[in-house]
Amino acid sequence: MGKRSIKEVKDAGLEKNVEGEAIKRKEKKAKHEHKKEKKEKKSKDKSDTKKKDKKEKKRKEKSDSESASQEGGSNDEEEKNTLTEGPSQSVANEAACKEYAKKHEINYVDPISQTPLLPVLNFSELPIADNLRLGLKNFKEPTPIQSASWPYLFAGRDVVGIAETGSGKTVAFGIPALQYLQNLPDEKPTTRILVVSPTRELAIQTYENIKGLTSDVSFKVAVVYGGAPKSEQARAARNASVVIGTPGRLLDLINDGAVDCSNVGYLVLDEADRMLDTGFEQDIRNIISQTPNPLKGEARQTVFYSATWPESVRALAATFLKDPVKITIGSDELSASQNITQIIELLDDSRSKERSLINCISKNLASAGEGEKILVFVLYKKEAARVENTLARRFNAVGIHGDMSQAARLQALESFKSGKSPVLVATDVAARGLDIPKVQLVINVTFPLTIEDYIHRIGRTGRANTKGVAHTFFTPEDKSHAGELINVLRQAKQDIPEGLYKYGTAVKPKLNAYGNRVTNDAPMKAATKITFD
Ligand SMILES: Nc1ncnc2c1ncn2[C@@H]1O[C@H](COP(=O)(O)OP(=O)(O)OP(=O)(O)O)[C@@H](O)[C@H]1O
Repeated sequence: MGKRSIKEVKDAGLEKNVEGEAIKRKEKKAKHEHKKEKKEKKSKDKSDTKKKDKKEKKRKEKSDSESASQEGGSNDEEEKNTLTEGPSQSVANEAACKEYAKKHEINYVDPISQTPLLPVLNFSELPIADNLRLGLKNFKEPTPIQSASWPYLFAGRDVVGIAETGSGKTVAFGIPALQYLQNLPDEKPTTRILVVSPTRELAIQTYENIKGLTSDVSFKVAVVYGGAPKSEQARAARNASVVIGTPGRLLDLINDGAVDCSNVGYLVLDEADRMLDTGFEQDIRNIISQTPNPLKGEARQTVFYSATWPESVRALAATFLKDPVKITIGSDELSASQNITQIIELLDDSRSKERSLINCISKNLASAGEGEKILVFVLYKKEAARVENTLARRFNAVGIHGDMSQAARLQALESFKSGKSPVLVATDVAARGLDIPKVQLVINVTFPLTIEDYIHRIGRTGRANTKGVAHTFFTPEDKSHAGELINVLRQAKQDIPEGLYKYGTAVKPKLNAYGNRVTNDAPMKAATKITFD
């Protein structure tokens, strides 16, 4: 399907958005007190816009016409928000949508509307090109985070999406990203979509996923990450409309002029809480400062996804988002995937870990099905090398950690993925995002530094509605994590060993990047949580 007919499909979808419903919502919104604030903001934006230099003005005009064409041809801000009810949703399926939202515990916090957009129940409802539809052919239906966030993403809204590990967040941001690209007029190649990932391996995986979503070879996608030669990546990035990368290499290539972010209209921070924590904060600020600034009226949709959303990053996140809708699937509390059985083995000291680890792996491999494998997490690079050494001969284990060359890291990962090595020993470099089929068991030899890392580590199993097991050694050294761990176990309805309570149930207050205690959900302060009743 060519670009014109895509637009026709989209327009048709918008028309199907039930005019009456749209008017009702518009009236409701008109009453909303937020309108006043919005108007003030709009006039401020206008005056800011006047001050912009000629180049920025040109981009704004262009982006306005792009959004207008995406949103049914209206230039009016109010109208835009009303018409952006998402892809086709008929009144007939409204009840089913609400039922679905309730069943999957979809919660919305939206600063500009009290009425959530109905979730998308079928891929057929999406206003997308045939080649993207083809990219979804292996999936039966959208996952809840896809269902809930697509109406907002296709409407051009900023989204913070929080959903359990392995729930399809990559496709959730990938499909609207590629359709955004499809809707753009043909122009000279430049970066339009930027996805920032915390690790090299995740960047590569996201690159492969995004490429797998489209058969349209005119979409040029590039991945850039450290530890590999720069020149080849620079060449690929220069011609690419979609650039996926780790922060350090991205900044390098931006500084070299190989990546031009001034036309980025769709920005994704995958594993957003990790990207916004202290280690990455400055790099992320530097990267985002190179992209259009929506607070100055420039066009950029910003999308943050993660399975965890600690308070410590929320205020910072808000500085990069414009009226974001926050969509949470399931509990608002920190939650592990319900598909994972969590076992906590209390040990008197670290010396008994090695024997317990070998026992645990032997037992599980003996009963493992075809191609099933085990991921072992430790905290430190040296510890990873040592544990790998212990397990290498016995189980043909391989390792992955930051002291290894990138080539060796990729080789180890490939060996594990292919099943050649059924055991991978890893530091937290493999904790987030990696989607490796048939990981039946995650073992935490050393407890991670944060409870969020625990959620991500164990989330390497039990993905895409499969079942998995996480086995965690807990020693007296880990006692400061007992309270948080008990909460996570309770929330996921898991057995809590009696002995864990002796370490106490108190949860330490979280600190932000500057060491200050954070207690409120700053960016969403003005908004209230809304659900379908
Ligand atoms: N609609 C769908 N139906 C079934 N499987 C899906 C669907 N969408 C994506 N998947 C699959 O689900 C798996 C997990 O997806 P993905 O890696 O995007 O999860 P995630 O939510 O980003 O996890 P994490 O929080 O660990 O990063 C992938 O193998 C992906 O292909």
